[in-house]
Amino acid sequence: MDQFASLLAPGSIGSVHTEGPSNSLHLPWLTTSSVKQYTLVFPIITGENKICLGLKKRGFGVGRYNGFGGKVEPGETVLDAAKRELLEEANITAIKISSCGRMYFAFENSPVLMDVHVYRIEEWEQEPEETEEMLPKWHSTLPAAQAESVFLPSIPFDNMWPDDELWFPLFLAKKSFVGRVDFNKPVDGEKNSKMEDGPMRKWWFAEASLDSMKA
Ligand SMILES: Nc1nc2c([nH]c(=O)n2[C@H]2C[C@H](O)[C@@H](COP(=O)(O)OP(=O)(O)OP(=O)(O)O)O2)c(=O)[nH]1
Repeated sequence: MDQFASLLAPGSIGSVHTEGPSNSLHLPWLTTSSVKQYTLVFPIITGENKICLGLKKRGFGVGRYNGFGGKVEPGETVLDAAKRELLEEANITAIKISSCGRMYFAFENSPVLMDVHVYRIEEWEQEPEETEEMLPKWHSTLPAAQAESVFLPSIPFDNMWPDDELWFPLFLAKKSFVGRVDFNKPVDGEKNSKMEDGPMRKWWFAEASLDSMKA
């Protein structure tokens, strides 16, 4: 057990929504020796069932659609980092932003546990636009068949981080959530072996109040 043992156990925070995969539940969680704070922000227009996702153009997670975010810099609050990354990556200024999730990611080939603060933003200034890091694109939060009728693509889970499909139902239902995903090393020769992450080793997600968690 490492110093983040309290974050390892499914059910330690909130009631477990999902955990798996069933054939790996016996495996230990990866050991990490430090924790780093990150932000992740999703612009949403609830009344129109629309979410803005950005195609990452470079660096970690390149080629995948995601929210907008990155590392919290020294001396910065997490909320300020969330707003700064949103401006840097999508060129929008947050007006109404709320915390909605907390996720921990560990990688077999890294000693760092990523502590990701997830936000939804429902009001902002300017329209999302392409930046050096991200290409924003609107998607429908409706299932594919209904999304077609509003002329928007549905959420492209096949082109996102593989865990997103597991916690998006909680996120879209406006439930606050906490979870953890451990990734194995990339398998040599695998299509995505240029990514830092390999297949998901094990995970859990819970619906949980974020008030009980320290920043
Ligand atoms: N949706 C989703 N996002 C993830 C997962 N894993 C993961 O790191 N992220 C997010 C958290 C951060 O917002 C982002 C990684 O931050 P980053 O490396 O791009 O940070 P940065 O912009 O400060 O980095 P840099 O390129 O400027 O050096 O990816 C995941 O499994 N699902």
